[in-house]
Amino acid sequence: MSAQPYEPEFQQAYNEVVSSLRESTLFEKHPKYEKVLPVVSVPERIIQFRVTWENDKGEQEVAPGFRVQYNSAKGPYKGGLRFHPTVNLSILKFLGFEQIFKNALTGQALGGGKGGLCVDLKGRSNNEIRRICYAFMRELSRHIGQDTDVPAGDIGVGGREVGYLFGAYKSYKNSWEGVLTGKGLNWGGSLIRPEATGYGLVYYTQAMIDYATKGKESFAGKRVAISGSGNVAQFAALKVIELGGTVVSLSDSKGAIISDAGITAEQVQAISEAKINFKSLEQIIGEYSAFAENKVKYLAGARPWVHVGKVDVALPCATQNEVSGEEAKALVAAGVKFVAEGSNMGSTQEAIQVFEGERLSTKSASEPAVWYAPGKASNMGGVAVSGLEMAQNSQRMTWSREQVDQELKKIMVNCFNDSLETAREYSNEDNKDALPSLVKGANLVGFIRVADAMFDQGDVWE
Ligand SMILES: NC(=O)C1=CN([C@@H]2O[C@H](COP(=O)(O)OP(=O)(O)OC[C@H]3O[C@@H](n4cnc5c(N)ncnc54)[C@H](O)[C@@H]3O)[C@@H](O)[C@H]2O)C=CC1
Ligand SMILES: O=C(O)CCC(=O)C(=O)O
Repeated sequence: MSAQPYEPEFQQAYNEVVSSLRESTLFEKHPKYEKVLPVVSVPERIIQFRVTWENDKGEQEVAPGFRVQYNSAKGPYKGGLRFHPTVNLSILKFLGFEQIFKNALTGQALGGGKGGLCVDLKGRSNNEIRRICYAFMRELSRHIGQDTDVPAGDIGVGGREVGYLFGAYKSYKNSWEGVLTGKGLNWGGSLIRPEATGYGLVYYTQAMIDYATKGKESFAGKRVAISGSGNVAQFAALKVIELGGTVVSLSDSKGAIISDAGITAEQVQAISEAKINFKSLEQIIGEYSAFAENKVKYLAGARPWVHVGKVDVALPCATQNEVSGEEAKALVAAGVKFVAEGSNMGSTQEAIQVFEGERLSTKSASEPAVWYAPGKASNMGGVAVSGLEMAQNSQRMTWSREQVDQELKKIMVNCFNDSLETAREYSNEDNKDALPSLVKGANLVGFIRVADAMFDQGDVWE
């Protein structure tokens, strides 16, 4: 395994995949797959580079930039760029490793990669952000291309940053190509890409609810706890509201807002407008008229999970390891039945054990317990629509909103069904009343698809 002792996030992501495979019958039935593990765990290439720019005060700044080109067996490297002060190689390796299997779950021809810059964009001007993006792309442009590596956004990189990064690539390379996804609609972007991760998360969760309740229940009337208030959280919240659910929380790195009556679509819209200027939730609820009548409770320094009261669904949508074991127990005590991650590796290993333990404790098939979906399956809608954006760029075509949304739904439901069936096929669990493990199912499907491509291409051999 390629983890260094100081790479805890990568080690956690690797351990989750490996334990899923080992706790199934895969290696027993097909021993050849075990040989893939040490190979797939090592990135094909890691690029680390210096990024320097002049800030608004006229001072020189420098930060480390990265691109982890993890695996290209199934297609060009594909995955987002994160601009955040916590960015380091452990985090990007974990994200890149997850991305390999996530992208395989889309059913599209996409390899896996991830990159980023260790920088805090908060409080910086639009002009300085443009200079940072140009400085970052000065080096990255040498290593990417529409058939080599196609980055996109992640935390801290939204439509504005993708625009500057694209402009920089175009000017350095003198080439207009679909080298990034999440582009503006006016210049090669796909309809529904901004919405795709949040919408896809809700479509996936809808498939879970539908299956577990035999079509008797939906989001209508459900109380849904969401964390985060960025791209993924906003569109997940809007889709839940559209489907008749009540969104009882959102959060940012400073605190959480809780609303027993439900956060409204207007409030989500206000958050969306204010976030581009780096306003905190505390500032937004104090300043925006959408919060004047329909007030929310603000909890400084808190994550939502232990504060939400009774909930049916939990959708972590902020960042990694944002649900602890204790918080998972609190959610179970609050009645949660469905947990699906919008964030990558949103749950700690302890939290997953709590959710999976609950699933396995099911006493009868007619009363299923908690069901947990890992991010690599439930948040895969974003990269899936990025794949559709690449297809549209290649065709020089623009698909309609309805067409992309239908395709997204189909991809999410297929991913759910594939994980379910594969979890059953390789299950060695005794409790036949329990719902299949979506963690094991997603890891098995993603791993087998990538491993088969690696065997075919001679990356590993029997
Ligand atoms: N944007 C996309 O298409 C995809 C994003 N994701 C994942 O979804 C999560 C959210 O990403 P986006 O919404 O795109 O980013 P964003 O930058 O739009 O929003 C990030 C949100 O997380 C919160 N946050 C960041 N660090 C935090 C911390 N330490 N504690 C609490 N809250 C924190 C921020 O306040 C913000 O609300 C990340 O885990 C990302 O990797 C996963 C798949 C695709
Ligand atoms: O759209 C993409 O290429 C990447 C999205 C992403 O970074 C992710 O799925 O975590």
